[in-house]
Amino acid sequence: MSPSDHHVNSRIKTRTRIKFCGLTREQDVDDAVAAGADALGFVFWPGSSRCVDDARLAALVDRVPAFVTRVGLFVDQSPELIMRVSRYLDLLQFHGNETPAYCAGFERPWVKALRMRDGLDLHAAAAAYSSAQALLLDAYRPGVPGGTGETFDWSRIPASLAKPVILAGGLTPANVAQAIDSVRPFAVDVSGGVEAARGCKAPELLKAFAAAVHGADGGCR
Ligand SMILES: O=C(O)c1ccccc1N[C@@H]1O[C@H](COP(=O)(O)O)[C@@H](O)[C@H]1O
Repeated sequence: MSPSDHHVNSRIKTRTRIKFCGLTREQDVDDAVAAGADALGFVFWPGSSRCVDDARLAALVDRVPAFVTRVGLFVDQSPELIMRVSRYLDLLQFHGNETPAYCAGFERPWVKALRMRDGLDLHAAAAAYSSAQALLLDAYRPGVPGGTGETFDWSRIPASLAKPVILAGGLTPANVAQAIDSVRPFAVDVSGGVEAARGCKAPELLKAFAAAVHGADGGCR
């Protein structure tokens, strides 16, 4: 494969963006921003131990400075909830079985998370979710909508895709450089790999993750 055949994201000569997801505590927001986060994710799915409510969200986003993207993560949730919290958010991340029309219906920037189940056609998904800002690719475990802490076979991601890729699923400070070398994603997204306990980020892991990303980018920051 020549460099020009590689994944569409590799043609965007830029640093790899970093999203830290599943923040629940003010200190974690401060630590994630200090580590160099481009985006912070807040989970609204009640099945997650990382789930936040409106009051928690308001307190957390209050710590987020300009130019750091505030992302809300939803799993097949009601339009009422999404509309209510979206005033605190810059971007919506849909992690369930939401249709393209549903995702686009909020008239806000959004990304679609896809779990890499067998047979998933990423080209077809990119065409279907054509108004998404990116596709977030996560590991597939039956019955679990995401946040599994598991990786998937990164070679399944096509060399060329019509949407920017946000790579997720089991990333850690130890494997993210290899993931970037392999996939050349636009961004990487991590939750469990930077936690000391579920929902509690560890500052040293946040820093180590960001350092590994910067290292993989060749020191470009
Ligand atoms: O974090 C959760 O609890 C969660 C719940 C439901 C859907 C997605 C969830 N998290 C997202 O899953 C990926 C991968 O997470 P991990 O790094 O493997 O722990 C990431 O986008 C999380 O934000």
